[in-house]
Amino acid sequence: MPSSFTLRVLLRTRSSAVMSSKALFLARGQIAERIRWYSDTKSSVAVRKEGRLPARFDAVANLNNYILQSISRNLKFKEMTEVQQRILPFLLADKTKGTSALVQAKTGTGKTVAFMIPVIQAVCDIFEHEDLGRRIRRPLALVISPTRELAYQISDEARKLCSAIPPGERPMIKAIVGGVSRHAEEQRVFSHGGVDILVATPGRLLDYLNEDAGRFRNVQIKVYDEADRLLDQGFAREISEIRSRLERVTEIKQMLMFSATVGNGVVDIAEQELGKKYKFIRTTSEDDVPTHLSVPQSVIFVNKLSDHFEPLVSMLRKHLNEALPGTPFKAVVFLRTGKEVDHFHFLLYHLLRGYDIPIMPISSRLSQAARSRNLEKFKTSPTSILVASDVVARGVDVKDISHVFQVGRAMGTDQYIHRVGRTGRAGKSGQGILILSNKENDFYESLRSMQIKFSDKYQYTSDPALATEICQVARKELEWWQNRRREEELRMLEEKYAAHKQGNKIARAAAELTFAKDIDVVKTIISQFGYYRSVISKRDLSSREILRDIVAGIGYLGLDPNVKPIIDRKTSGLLKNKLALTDKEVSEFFVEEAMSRKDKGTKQNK
Ligand SMILES: Nc1ncnc2c1ncn2[C@@H]1O[C@H](COP(=O)(O)OP(=O)(O)OP(=O)(O)O)[C@@H](O)[C@H]1O
Repeated sequence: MPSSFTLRVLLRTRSSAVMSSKALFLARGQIAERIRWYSDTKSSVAVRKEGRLPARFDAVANLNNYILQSISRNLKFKEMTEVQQRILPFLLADKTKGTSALVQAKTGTGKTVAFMIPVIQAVCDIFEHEDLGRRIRRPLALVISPTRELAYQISDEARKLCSAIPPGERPMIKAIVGGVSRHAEEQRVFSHGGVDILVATPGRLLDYLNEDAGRFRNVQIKVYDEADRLLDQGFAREISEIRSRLERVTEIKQMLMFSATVGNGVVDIAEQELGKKYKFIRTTSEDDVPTHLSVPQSVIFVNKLSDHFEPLVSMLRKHLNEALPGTPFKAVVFLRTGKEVDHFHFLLYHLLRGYDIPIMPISSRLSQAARSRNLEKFKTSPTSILVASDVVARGVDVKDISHVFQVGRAMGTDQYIHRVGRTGRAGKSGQGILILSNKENDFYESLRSMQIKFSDKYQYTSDPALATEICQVARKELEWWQNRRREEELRMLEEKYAAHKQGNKIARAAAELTFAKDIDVVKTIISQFGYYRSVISKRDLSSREILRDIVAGIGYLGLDPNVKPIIDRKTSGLLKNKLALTDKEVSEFFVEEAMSRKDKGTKQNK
């Protein structure tokens, strides 16, 4: 049976005689690599396997000498990777230069260089016909990436590819991403020397386009890295708005889309942007294993979803104990949400303390500065653990990651492939470990149906000592979070009421009170009287005034200031004694609770 992809190719073919036998042969996956060539009209399709491809960069026609120097001297790449062999000679050849392309190749195989070289070369070609000194440098090429970390990484790699180009002729490559100050970014990108190749995350790019689309009128090339992610529902609105804004000001001449995962659905959506004439290159066959064979993968099952953590700690300890000097243990632990990242990071930090290794969290709950700092620390520490959400699941290239742990099912099988792909990059080896609950067996089955092979599969047996240890740390975490939350709320309230005439201290006092309800509010006032006394003496306020402010503060904090708190007789007595208030003064601020029947009875009996 031909696969659905082959079927679509067949349907598009007017003359099935041209290719049917060959297409079916290819669909059976007997050839590890192939190229599908979409010629001028989509209805006529030719499939062909190319002969020997050049392995060295200097064998590629029309490649700028300075780029070659950057590759050999600075990046020190000796030969092209497979995807580079497929794409570079084609996109730089005289006849096919500027063609749009959709490219699928496994994770960690050098796709960034494969799309950046044609982009840089095209920009250098444009420079040849322009007086750069006279032109205000506005983007000629746009590279869009789904995450900030990846956008920074692409721009760094692109700058390395340009490092040997003389400064006067060198394309300016800059990145714009969310989570950093807009004003400073705008100055850096659009003012200081301008920009030729702009790497951007979708949201931030759209901000700039909405503000001043005219800045983008020179854009001729558009690249989507992690194209399937950009074209999926999560980014659909932003990507389509970006496209329509750009269409109003410029004509995109070349569109490049790259990813390790390109499903059939993606091909259909991608074609809306790629137009009629494009080349689709896959360096893997449909029957090929989608993850790297250099990454053995295992799966551990636990009984319940909440049991995920114990095997993770046990495995991490085992690997850390076994790590040999000179063979660093660098692991990423992938979790589903930012909240889980915080939780697991806290627990791992305490449970792996004895190993004295850096353990960093990374998720969208952190500021961009903290994200960049943590990723940098992970990169530069030979032995370290990164506890991560999917913000680093795709594209992020950290040398020598030895292990990828995935806790629970990923957002989809494609996401599993990208996460595993953080290890075993550029020909290195690595290991993938998936921890699933028995209820998540369907996820395991869908991975297996995609030819993903698991060399090891077993059911985890709980270790009571470790389970107790985890419980203790979890309790500590709960306390820590409660304190932190309380502190955070107090800080926010202080900020909010800083303008209140009695300043921060009263606001804090009032804020403290909101943690107690009704009668407890008053008890808190009394129990903390010492604290207020210092406020009183400093501000020379009477107890009465401070009490009024506190009650007013309660009003400011969202409670109705006209509704007086109810207090019992005992509290009312305390108020009178400790704060030296009269009955009238107390009733000005509080309603004394009506006597209970029991009290009444006691009184009558007396
Ligand atoms: N020709 C080459 N020779 C040696 N190393 C290379 C070559 N090309 C790229 N690399 C290196 O390989 C690593 C992986 O490259 P890159 O990040 O581009 O992979 P990718 O295919 O985009 O992966 P992903 O699908 O995860 O985004 C990088 O460290 C890169 O510098």
